[in-house]
Amino acid sequence: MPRGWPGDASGAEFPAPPFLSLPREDCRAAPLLPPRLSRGSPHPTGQALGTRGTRRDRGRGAARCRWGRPADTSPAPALQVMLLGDSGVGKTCFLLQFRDGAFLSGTFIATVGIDFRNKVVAVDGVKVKLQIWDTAGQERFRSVTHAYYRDAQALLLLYDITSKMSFDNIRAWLTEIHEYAQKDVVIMLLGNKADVSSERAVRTEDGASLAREYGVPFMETSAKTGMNVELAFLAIAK
Ligand SMILES: Nc1nc2c(ncn2[C@@H]2O[C@H](COP(=O)(O)OP(=O)(O)OP(=O)(O)O)[C@@H](O)[C@H]2O)c(=O)[nH]1
Repeated sequence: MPRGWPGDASGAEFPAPPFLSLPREDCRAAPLLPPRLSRGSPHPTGQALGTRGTRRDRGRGAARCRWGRPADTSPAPALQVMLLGDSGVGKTCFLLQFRDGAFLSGTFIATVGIDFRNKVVAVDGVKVKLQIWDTAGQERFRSVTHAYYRDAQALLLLYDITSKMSFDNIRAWLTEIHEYAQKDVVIMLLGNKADVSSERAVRTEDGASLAREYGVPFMETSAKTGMNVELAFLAIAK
C-alpha cells in the first residue's frame, strides 16, 4: 500500500495534483523511445517496436498505433496526456470525439498497445499542443503502458458508468498510477457513457466521492454526445 493512499495507516495524505502548474516541455527534446525500449528490439509482447498496426484504420492520416514516440515538429508547447481505464470504457471514442468531433459506434475492437493523436488547443490565448496517448485497457498490455506513464503530465482516468467493475477497478488504476507516474502528474477521473442513463450502474455521487477521496477532479462525460469531452481536456491543459 503506497503511503498516503486510502487504506494507508501512516496517516499521510495523498497530495492533490497541482492543477494550475503543469510543467510544459517541448517534446522535440524528448527521446523517441523510452530507454527500456528501442526500435527493432523485441517488445515485451514479442513484437518489434514500431511495427504494430492500430486496431482501427480511421483513414484520417493520423499516426497509427506504435510503440515508439511520435515525432513532433510543432513549435507549440506540448502537454502529454494519457487516457487510462479498463478495456471498453470508451477511451478511444473519447479521444476521437475530442479530435474529430465524431463518435464511432458499432463493433468494439480493443486497442492494441498504444496509439496517439495530437490536437492544438488555445488556453487563455496561448496555443498548447496536446499529445494524447490512447492506451489499451486490456491487462495483457499493461507492461507496455507502464513504460509511458512517467512521461505523462496529465492522466484522464475513465470508467464506464454502466459498468460497476470498471468503477471498482479505479482504485487499482490509481495505485498503478502512483507507482509508475510522476509525482506531480495531473489526474482527472471521468465517468464516461453518461448518455446511457437507463443502464447506469454507478451513481454520480459515488464517482464524486471516490474522486474526493483521492483528491482529484471529477466529471461525467459522453464520448457519444460529446458532453464534457472538450471541457475535460481543457481543464487538464490549464
Ligand atoms: N453509449 C456510449 N457508448 C460509448 C461511449 N464511449 C464509447 N462507447 C462504446 O463503448 C465501446 C468501447 O469503446 P472504446 O472507445 O473502443 O473503448 P476503449 O476504452 O478504448 O477500449 P480498449 O481499447 O480495449 O482499452 C464501443 O462500442 C463504443 O462505441 C459513450 O460515451 N457512450
